[in-house]
Amino acid sequence: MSFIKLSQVNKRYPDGHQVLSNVSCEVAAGEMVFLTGHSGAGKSTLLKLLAAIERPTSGSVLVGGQNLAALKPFAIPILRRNLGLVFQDHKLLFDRSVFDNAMLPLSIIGYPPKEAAKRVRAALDKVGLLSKEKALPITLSGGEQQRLCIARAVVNRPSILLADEPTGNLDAQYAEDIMQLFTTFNQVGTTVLISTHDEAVLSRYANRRLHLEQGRLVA
Ligand SMILES: Nc1ncnc2c1ncn2[C@@H]1O[C@H](COP(=O)(O)OP(=O)(O)OP(=O)(O)O)[C@@H](O)[C@H]1O
Repeated sequence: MSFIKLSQVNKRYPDGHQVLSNVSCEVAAGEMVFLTGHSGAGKSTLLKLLAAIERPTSGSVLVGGQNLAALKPFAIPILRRNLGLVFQDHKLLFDRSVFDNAMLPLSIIGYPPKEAAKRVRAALDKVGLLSKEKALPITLSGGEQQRLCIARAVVNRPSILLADEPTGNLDAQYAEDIMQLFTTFNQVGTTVLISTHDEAVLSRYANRRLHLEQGRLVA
């Protein structure tokens, strides 16, 4: 049940700012879709609604069959186990190694340590960071930190991956590597929603786009 469905979603922040207006859309299970739009169009806000970081003012937000508008606080961690989040404020733990950072989602759910270590190494290998597992994040380049965030997001094999500008500030080669990674996850069945205004990425990938303009979805 890894589909996403928004119905007539409005989001107004407490300061009165109306950021999303009557947004309805669907992303099918197993699809990879881009979320595009100008700066301030509401892309991050939409992704935050899907991760239950923010709540809609009205409308329904279905993720994997659950309506997040009505989600009780205790259910949020259960929802997030199914989600891989690559957000801009990636919040790596700078006093912990690359390995420990990638392990975090599995530690939280009490995953058996031996099996967890295998998964962490597999994820680090996928993003090309296995040789740096003992390093501290501060010693990594921006692109490597971004790739570590992706390893951490996929280590618990989420059925839905949400990425907010994952290639922002990266050079073209890193950006391409990251897009290839998302494509690989999508090919094994993960539903992927990526917000981007990276023209280089958009010109190379023909995936469906959801385009926001001033908080409204336009075709
Ligand atoms: N917590 C908040 N309180 C009030 N306004 C907010 C809050 N978060 C975002 N906004 C406003 O909502 C609008 C949409 O922001 P959002 O971050 O969703 O846009 P975006 O399309 O992701 O932009 P960008 O591409 O620049 O990241 C902006 O005008 C922003 O200032």
